[in-house]
Amino acid sequence: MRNHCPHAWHQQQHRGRMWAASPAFRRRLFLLRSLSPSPCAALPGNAACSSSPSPSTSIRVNAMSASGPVYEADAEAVVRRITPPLDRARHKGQAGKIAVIGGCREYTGAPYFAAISALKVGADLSHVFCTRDAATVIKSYSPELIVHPILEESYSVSDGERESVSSRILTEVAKWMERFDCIVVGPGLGRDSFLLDCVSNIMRHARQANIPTVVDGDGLFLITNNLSLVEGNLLAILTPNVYEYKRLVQKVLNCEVNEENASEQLTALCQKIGGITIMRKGKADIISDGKTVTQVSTFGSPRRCGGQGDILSGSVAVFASWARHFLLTNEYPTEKSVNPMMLGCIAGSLLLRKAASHAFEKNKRSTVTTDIIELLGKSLEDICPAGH
Ligand SMILES: NC(=O)C1=CN([C@@H]2O[C@H](COP(=O)(O)OP(=O)(O)OC[C@H]3O[C@@H](n4cnc5c(N)ncnc54)[C@H](OP(=O)(O)O)[C@@H]3O)[C@@H](O)[C@H]2O)[C@@H](O)CC1
Ligand SMILES: Nc1ncnc2c1ncn2[C@@H]1O[C@H](COP(=O)(O)OP(=O)(O)OP(=O)(O)O)[C@@H](O)[C@H]1O
Ligand SMILES: [Mg+2]
Repeated sequence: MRNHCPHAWHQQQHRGRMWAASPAFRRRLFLLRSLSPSPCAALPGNAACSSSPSPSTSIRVNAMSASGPVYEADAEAVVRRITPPLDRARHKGQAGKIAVIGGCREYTGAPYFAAISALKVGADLSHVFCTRDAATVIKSYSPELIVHPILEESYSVSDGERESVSSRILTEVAKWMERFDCIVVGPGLGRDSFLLDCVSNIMRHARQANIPTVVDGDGLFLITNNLSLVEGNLLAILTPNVYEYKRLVQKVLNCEVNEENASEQLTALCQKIGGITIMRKGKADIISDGKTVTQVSTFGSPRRCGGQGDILSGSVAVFASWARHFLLTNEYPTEKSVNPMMLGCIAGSLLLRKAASHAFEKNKRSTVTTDIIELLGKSLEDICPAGH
């Protein structure tokens, strides 16, 4: 998925009024509105709210919202806009190929939740790269997933074998990498040092290949101790929970989490790691790329069963690749306007929350993660009907 017209934006900027009135501009404006504060009056000079905006002033909306209160994203509009139509002409794979790097002896649920959620949201193919112990278990949960039992933990590799095993693992994953629209690193990965070294190599490879990467769970443990893995990678998304965020803030900003200045602190964190996108999960999911900050606070469920973050990471992976594809095929210069990684976070957060809400309505106290996964489809259908 490449932008075939890298200079389109500069050309468009000189088209003046014609451009401002064009459908392409209106689409872009629509997306900016989706990210922009509401109500509009709260931002004087907010180009996204004026009647005859220009492209350059629209971009300022992002910068202006980087400090001060956090505004709610128009998440439904984002979901509607970036979700691709179900087109009979499309072939298998065009709606997305996702890979989850995770799954070890202790954790088989988390990678399954992330990978199956990617399929339920609408990806065509979902892979899991995990350890041998985890693979059979994950396969037995679902025949839909393509499971690669290639990762190794220290206990199964002697010191002398480490180098060759490590390079074999990278070769195996590299064979597939170019095909993926997004990878999710971390759900149920565990913290074995040899395994994490191998996953570091995979992350470097993904970065070289320009593959968007969602980092969650133990992936966050890995990058918190090795920030260069994501530093400056504009295609990286971190999805920390309360505890993971605390560790990141302590390590990167060398201070404690400050709830009073949550948006400024998150913005500073993103900037310090080179403009990557971070979604800080919690009562509201706060999302920033160091320039813009927005939030999704639609009520989900009062049940806090484990695994909801895994659903989120798989869903964000799909939406981020859809958003990227949408912006590229509409010739939006992603580096200058709307950040597809942020759109992916906004959409994923809303969908998880809607599904959690439906699941709770139905199952009340017994709501578990698989109940929520079953309702991802209905939740997307409510916002964006599939048609016939
Ligand atoms: N079914 C499966 O296979 C699942 C597997 N999973 C996988 O497990 C792996 C580890 O992930 P993780 O999130 O459990 O580890 P980590 O960040 O160390 O947190 C544990 C520590 O943080 C604390 N803590 C947590 N939340 C907090 C809060 N809100 N506010 C305050 N404290 C909080 C908590 O404290 P405690 O309550 O236990 O005292 C504890 O000390 C990872 O691979 C993940 O993907 C999960 O995805 C779930 C489903
Ligand atoms: N206090 C809360 N109130 C409402 N929703 C919440 C709250 N905390 C988290 N969530 C929702 O649950 C989702 C998952 O966040 P959570 O903090 O549970 O992630 P996690 O700890 O990584 O989950 P997992 O158990 O999968 O590892 C978030 O997107 C958020 O929407
Ligand atoms: Mg988690």
